[in-house]
Amino acid sequence: MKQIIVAGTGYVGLATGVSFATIGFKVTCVDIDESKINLLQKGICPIYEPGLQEALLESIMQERIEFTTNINQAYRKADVIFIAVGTPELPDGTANLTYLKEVAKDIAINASKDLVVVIKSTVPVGTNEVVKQILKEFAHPQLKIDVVSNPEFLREGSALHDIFHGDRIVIGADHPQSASYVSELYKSFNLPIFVTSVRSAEMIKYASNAFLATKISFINEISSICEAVGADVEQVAHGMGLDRRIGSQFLNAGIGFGGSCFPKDTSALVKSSALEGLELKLLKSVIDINDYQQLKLYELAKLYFGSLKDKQIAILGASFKPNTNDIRHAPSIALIKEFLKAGAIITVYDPIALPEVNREFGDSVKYSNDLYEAISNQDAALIVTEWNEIVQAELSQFETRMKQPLIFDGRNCFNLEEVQNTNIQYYSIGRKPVNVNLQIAQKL
Ligand SMILES: NC(=O)c1ccc[n+]([C@@H]2O[C@H](COP(=O)([O-])OP(=O)(O)OC[C@H]3O[C@@H](n4cnc5c(N)ncnc54)[C@H](O)[C@@H]3O)[C@@H](O)[C@H]2O)c1
Ligand SMILES: O=c1ccn([C@@H]2O[C@H](COP(=O)(O)OP(=O)(O)O[C@H]3O[C@H](CO)[C@@H](O)[C@H](O)[C@H]3O)[C@@H](O)[C@H]2O)c(=O)[nH]1
Repeated sequence: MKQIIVAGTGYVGLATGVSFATIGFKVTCVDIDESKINLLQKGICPIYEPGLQEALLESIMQERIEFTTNINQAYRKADVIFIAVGTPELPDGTANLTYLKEVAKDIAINASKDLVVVIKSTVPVGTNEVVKQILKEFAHPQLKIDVVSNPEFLREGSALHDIFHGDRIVIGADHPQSASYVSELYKSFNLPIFVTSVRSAEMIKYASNAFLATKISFINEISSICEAVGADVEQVAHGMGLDRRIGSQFLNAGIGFGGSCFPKDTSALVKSSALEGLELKLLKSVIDINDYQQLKLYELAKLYFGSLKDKQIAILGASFKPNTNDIRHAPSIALIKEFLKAGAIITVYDPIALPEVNREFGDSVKYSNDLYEAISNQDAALIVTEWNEIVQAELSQFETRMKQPLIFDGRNCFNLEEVQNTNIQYYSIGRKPVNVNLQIAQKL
């Protein structure tokens, strides 16, 4: 049985490790974060990801997965090492490859047999070669260590589902035997495998994320035109999506994309292209539109109230999307910062992510894990994340609990006809405002 090591137990590393354990491999997950490894050793999943806690416990019970900070020992016994450490954005917009390079050096120093290193982290084109160089420089010269690119396409909130039901597995390898080796590991997943060159595999990841981000910014721009001319963006997106060449996915207008991937990967692609002397005009606009869109509810509230000083504002949903506790680059963060600057009093509701928000904002905002309590006595409620708890909320609660029933909905959670039957003033994205003073609506 091949010994799989996964370096990095974040969203990707942990989900990958648990998935390989689930299909029967022996997996060791390593991380330098002792607190994470302590939790994992006790069978506690450090992140919120549907199904992962249960699958983790099952793999531990089957003795198929273990967790350690003893990197040296783990790399010594490895046949294959998946690298899934973070590649976050540096202040200049490029990808930070420090963690990846550290792992490469650790592997090189400790490797004691031939092995394949598989890079799952999202990395700029050419990075696999950098890793190869590090391995060559520090590993025993007689060892054969190949590097394979295997970008990950899972989404947070549905990570396990995506690993088992993904549209494709991409393997970038310069040697056919390494490609076959990694393809074989994935055989039991029964998914289409596309083998290509290392550089193309690296680029497929960035191009895919950039394309999806483009779809979102495109529909968000269309939503602004819809507001101006009285069309309904949901109807428009539906009508567009019926054309299979366009497809219906990723056409939900809202307050833009956040998360740990689209913002950093679009920026890294723009930056790495600039280093090649190329200006990615389309992608730059995608990012600009998103920056504008993330603050759209703030701009609406500012126009509505004039001054936001001492206005009580409920932020409903903090995570960058439902079913995750991840708040990296979430629109909620950008919005809260602007409202605080303007002197508003903020109450944040989220079913899962309040501890993360607390780490970011401390005592400068109030917290509530009860949706109806969060909207009580507020001047406005802003819907930022379409959690089920919010989508299924009773509109009558907004009518009775708020100072004035006023919703700025950044995720188009409610049906306009239902809102029409209430006395809630309701502004959403790319759709006609409901129950509003027309003079105010024209101003917005
Ligand atoms: N989050 C996603 O949905 C997603 C999806 C596809 C691809 N990716 C890419 O996968 C990579 C990982 O993303 P993530 O969200 O899982 O990151 P993460 O920040 O959640 O986790 C990274 C982990 O790596 C660990 N680490 C750092 N240095 C280490 C070292 N030297 N040795 C061992 N462990 C180390 C950290 O302690 C951390 O636990 C990134 O490149 C990201 O762009 C992420
Ligand atoms: O129609 C849509 C779809 C998404 N979003 C927003 O886009 C962001 C990203 O959503 P999603 O793609 O579902 O989540 P991620 O977990 O960031 O996954 C993306 O980023 C990962 C990391 O690279 C890739 O692996 C995935 O394939 C890619 O979908 C979120 O803020 C969503 O609210 C919209 O505004 N409208």
